[in-house]
Amino acid sequence: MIVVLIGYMASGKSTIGRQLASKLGFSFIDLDSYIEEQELLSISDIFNKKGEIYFRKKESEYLNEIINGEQNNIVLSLGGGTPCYADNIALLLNDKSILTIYLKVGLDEIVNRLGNEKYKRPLVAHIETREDLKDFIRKHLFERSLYYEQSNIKIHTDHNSAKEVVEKIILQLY
Ligand SMILES: Nc1ncnc2c1ncn2[C@@H]1O[C@H](COP(=O)(O)OP(=O)(O)O)[C@@H](O)[C@H]1O
Ligand SMILES: O=C(O)C1=C[C@@H](OP(=O)(O)O)[C@@H](O)[C@H](O)C1
Ligand SMILES: [Mg+2]
Repeated sequence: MIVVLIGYMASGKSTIGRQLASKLGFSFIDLDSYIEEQELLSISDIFNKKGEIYFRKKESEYLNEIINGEQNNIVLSLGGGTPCYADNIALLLNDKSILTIYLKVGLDEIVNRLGNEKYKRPLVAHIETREDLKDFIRKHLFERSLYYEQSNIKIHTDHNSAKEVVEKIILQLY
């Protein structure tokens, strides 16, 4: 079984994925970290040096590689854009051994979290004011929700710590 965490930037996919894998006794793969290891570049450097189109191509190739690989019992945390490009969402939804989980976070909470960690994320690193950041995220989240909402399970995470979110997911699994 592969449990796949989906959601907007800063929704907690990487943090919660690691904790969930440890609780379930599964392996943990963070797709962004996997890409960085394979490409020997940080995500920001891939965007800046090779461009977003190159990143999206590699993101889809490595997603396929992980899903079609030998390894079983994985928690896989995607990047925020992964389900929205190529045929990635169809790939995930058509595979019966994959369970997709959408970590839902409200606009204000995303703005708060991303405001502190913009530099890590090339799509928002250049946005200067909190107002502009909020406007960007409002529109971007609206467009992307169409993909995220197709997930098998949706978890509201706004008022929960990462640990509580892990517990909520486990309750849905058993
Ligand atoms: N449930 C939560 N409550 C508060 N902060 C959280 C929660 N989950 C994650 N965070 C924080 O939000 C930031 C982004 O988390 P991260 O796991 O990198 O998200 P993603 O991988 O979805 O971009 C981190 O600073 C993390 O500690
Ligand atoms: O939303 C996106 O398109 C992206 C999200 C990032 O991952 P996180 O969602 O883990 O920040 C990373 O894949 C890249 O910066 C692009
Ligand atoms: Mg992440």
